[in-house]
Amino acid sequence: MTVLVTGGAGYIGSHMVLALQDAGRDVVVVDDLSTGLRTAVPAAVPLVVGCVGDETLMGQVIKDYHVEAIAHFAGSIVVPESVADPIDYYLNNTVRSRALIAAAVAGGVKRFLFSSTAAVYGEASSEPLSEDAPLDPVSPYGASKLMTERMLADAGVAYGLSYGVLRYFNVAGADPHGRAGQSGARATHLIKVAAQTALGQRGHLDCFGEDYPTRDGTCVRDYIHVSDLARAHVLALDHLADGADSFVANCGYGRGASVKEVIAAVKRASGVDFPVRKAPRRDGDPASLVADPSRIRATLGWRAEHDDLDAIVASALAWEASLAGARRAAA
Ligand SMILES: NC(=O)c1ccc[n+]([C@@H]2O[C@H](COP(=O)([O-])OP(=O)(O)OC[C@H]3O[C@@H](n4cnc5c(N)ncnc54)[C@H](O)[C@@H]3O)[C@@H](O)[C@H]2O)c1
Ligand SMILES: O=c1ccn([C@@H]2O[C@H](COP(=O)(O)OP(=O)(O)O[C@H]3O[C@H](CO)[C@@H](O)[C@H](O)[C@H]3O)[C@@H](O)[C@H]2O)c(=O)[nH]1
Repeated sequence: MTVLVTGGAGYIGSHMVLALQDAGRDVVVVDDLSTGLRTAVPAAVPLVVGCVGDETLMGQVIKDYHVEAIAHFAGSIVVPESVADPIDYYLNNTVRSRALIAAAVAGGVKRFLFSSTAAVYGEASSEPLSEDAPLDPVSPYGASKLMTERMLADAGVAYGLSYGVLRYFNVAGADPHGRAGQSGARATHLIKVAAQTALGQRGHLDCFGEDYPTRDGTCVRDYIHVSDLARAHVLALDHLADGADSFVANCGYGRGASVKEVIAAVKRASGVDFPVRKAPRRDGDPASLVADPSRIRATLGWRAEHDDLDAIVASALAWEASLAGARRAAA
């Protein structure tokens, strides 16, 4: 069985490629390299540079590589960017996913995993959030993902496509063996930006909003280690291959950390007391998002191996330092 990993040159997709390789699976990657890097794809894995919205190309890849399952990570991911340019997010995340789903159905692909997000819930109506909580995104990013979830549900009924929708909470950290991490130069994620600041690559860190209704006024998120997340996907593919029903599952640990707590963890791990500036709220940010992970545990038998904020931060710092070292060596 060959697994097509879209977005496999990106942060989470590259960890999925490693997890599949570690499990002895055949993999092909499609990525347009808009934010991903060619070097993130291991040399032994074929990389087709192209857009998932190109239905003809996707059909050809499915045929050429005998693709039986797709793990669809490709997409645009920055919440405030989606508020500023919603049409672009509906194009890249919704319209282009439609083309990929159409090619999957036409090409006889049996299983489909989709990278969805906690952003489909909007402002949390309860905590922790179960999959049955109301779906009411407060950003175009969340809405663009929810539309794709809906397309998959309808395609499942109409064409018998088996799917797993994985709603990620905040993904962070790097491969414990140092093979991959978050490399994109324009990354905006809190832990990545804090690690860069600790290493002196940025002068300060902005703390976006300190007046949220949370324990210390800053936003709370459920940070999940990227390798735990990738392993959940491998389990999900096996689950569907065993003939199980399609499913939707939250991916998180069930515990939240505030922005201030994350900053403290990065300062602790790095030993650097970098400057933090109070900044206005960022558009599209819900106050708190914490997962109820009961369903993914029960459905896939998934257990966290890296549920420790300090360890997550340490792996992100180690990856950031290795990127800096590689840049120095190349200069
Ligand atoms: N990082 C998180 O915390 C998080 C949380 C929830 C959901 N997600 C979802 O996980 C997926 C992966 O996110 P990531 O953090 O690895 O981001 P990323 O930007 O590192 O990876 C996305 C990859 O997709 C590629 N890509 C984008 N549009 C494409 C297109 N039209 N055709 C082909 N390739 C395309 C990019 O070049 C990149 O390699 C996304 O769908 C994102 O919405 C991420
Ligand atoms: O320099 C920074 C960066 C972030 N934050 C705050 O940190 C929190 C987390 O932000 P970030 O790391 O950018 O993640 P989110 O905006 O929560 O979004 C991530 O997590 C979502 C799931 O919760 C995914 O859907 C998105 O794709 C992914 O980018 C938010 O309150 C931000 O306002 C700061 O204060 N300063």
